Amino acid sequence: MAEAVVTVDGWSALHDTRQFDWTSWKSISEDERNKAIQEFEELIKQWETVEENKEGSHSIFKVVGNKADLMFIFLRETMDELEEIKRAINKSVLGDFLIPAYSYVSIIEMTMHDPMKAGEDRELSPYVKERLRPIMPKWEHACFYPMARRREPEANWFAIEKEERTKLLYEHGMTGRKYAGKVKEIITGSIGLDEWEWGVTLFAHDPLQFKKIVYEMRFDEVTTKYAEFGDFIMGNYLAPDELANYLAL
Ligand code: VOV
Repeated sequence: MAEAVVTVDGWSALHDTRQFDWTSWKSISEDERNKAIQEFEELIKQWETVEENKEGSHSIFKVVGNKADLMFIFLRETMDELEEIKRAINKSVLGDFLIPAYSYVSIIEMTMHDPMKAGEDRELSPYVKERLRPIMPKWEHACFYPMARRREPEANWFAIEKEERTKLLYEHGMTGRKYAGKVKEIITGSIGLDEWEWGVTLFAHDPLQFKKIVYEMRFDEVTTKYAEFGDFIMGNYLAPDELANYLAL
């Protein structure tokens, strides 16, 4: 009988996308806008302190398509902290203009038996610790989408043997390794937390690499046979000192 693979789990993740209410933003005075920006910059400074202390990580992206205007990604030790962050954003003056569009809640996960490093105790490895509590790279672009594994009678991921899943994920990992230095990934598990089963967050200097890796992986058996994809959301990194410029009219 197929058995579950034990996972090691790290920081909790919140992907929070917002539409920006430009119409209302234009209707307030420049002074009010400046105050709102300054207040939000203070909030960002608090998140930066958390990141410097390696107690969490955050990044903000300018969304390219019309699914949202901004995508915030937060990684924290607890779900309480993630909820507090959301509340702090909503209570801020700028929060009045940040209309919720979509969110995704998940927890960073790795499977215990790394197909690529079989035999090692992954929990002790500093590499694994860093992957479970990663500081997000401040690369120019990010792409997020949720995924699930298929459960059709002829292709049921949850019914096949563990060894087969290990083999398929090993092949997947080999494809991923070709993109070392070009694409960084954070895999979060969302079973029991959100609608899909995994969240995939990719970072790249060149967005073309998202298209290349996702296309190449479509030919890996684990994807061809067992993957279902949700909506993709792509954004360009917004550095904290760019916020005022982004909001300038
Ligand atoms: C940047 C490249 C890259 C690399 C190196 C990489 C490697 C690995 C390894 C070694 C492992 C398995 C063990 C573990 O550590 O958990 C995974 C796991 C996973 N991946 Fe991946 N992946 C990448 C990239 C990468 C992409 C681009 C995608 C989405 C496209 C696709 O078509 O799926 C993806 C998906 C996943 C998922 C959904 C899981 C969880 C699967 C599950 O069913 O449990 N992933 N991934």
